[in-house]
Amino acid sequence: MTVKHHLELTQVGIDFPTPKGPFTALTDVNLKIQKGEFISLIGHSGCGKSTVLNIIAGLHKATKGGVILDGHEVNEPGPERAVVFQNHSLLPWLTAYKNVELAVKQTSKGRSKAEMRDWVEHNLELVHMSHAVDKLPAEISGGMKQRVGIARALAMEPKVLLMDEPFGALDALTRAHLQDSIMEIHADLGNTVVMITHDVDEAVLLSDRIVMMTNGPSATIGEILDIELQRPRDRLALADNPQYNHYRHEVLTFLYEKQRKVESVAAHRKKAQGKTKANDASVA
Ligand SMILES: Nc1ncnc2c1ncn2[C@@H]1O[C@H](COP(=O)(O)OP(=O)(O)OP(=O)(O)O)[C@@H](O)[C@H]1O
Repeated sequence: MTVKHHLELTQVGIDFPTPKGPFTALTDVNLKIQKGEFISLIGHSGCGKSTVLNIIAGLHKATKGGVILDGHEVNEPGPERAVVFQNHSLLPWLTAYKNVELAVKQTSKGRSKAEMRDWVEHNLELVHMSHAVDKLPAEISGGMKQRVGIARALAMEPKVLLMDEPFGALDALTRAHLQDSIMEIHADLGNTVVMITHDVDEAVLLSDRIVMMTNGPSATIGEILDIELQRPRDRLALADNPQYNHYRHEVLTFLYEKQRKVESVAAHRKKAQGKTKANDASVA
């Protein structure tokens, strides 16, 4: 029997048109994700993490290959794939409550007024924001705005939660609190999460698997690391856990040793090609 995957990226590639001609940002990205998995995408700046996420979200169309979610090809954005961006993207003229309600209204589930109120409040409660339902985005902190953004995404009951550096703009303490909230929510709801991060500790703490991307152009998946740490995970206890430190080391080695080597080999090759061309030219 063949295992049916929940979310599947097959041979995904994308060329962006640029004034100098097509730019191949991604090539041959293959990834099979099970329902309920927490996946982190990590890689150097500009390697193509957001592009992968945007293709899953349906915001970009792959030039090659494609994405299948529960047997259906992804061609456009849809409420079953909710996105949380680094900068909350709340509507500034709506309260926390109204921001979440607006997103729920876009999902075609018919809810009575009372059911809607319960559902919006429940999701704000999940992210510990019950005390600020009537506040406007300008009246709450960055971390609180991000919580509302997560509540808004969760309230849409997405099959997949896509998060693009959701805690990137937050201070370390707020970030730690939100990571804990995300772990609790993930344990409760069991939704599939694909999250981009630049933070190695965050990736190891939260993930079931860390997908490490090679540098672009033509970026692809370099390695995938399974994180077999028991849940629930406690950041303080993990600090002294040898397995945790081994995973951190693996990711750091990929990013700062293996990728550097690949880059320097590519640079040497380019230089050598340049010399050959120059020699050819002088012969000619
Ligand atoms: N619309 C576009 N047109 C042309 N090039 C693009 C476009 N979008 C992205 N790129 C290029 O594709 C590559 C991957 O970009 P992407 O934003 O996915 O990287 P990233 O890994 O998310 O970067 P960061 O970590 O800095 O956010 C980059 O070289 C970027 O310049």
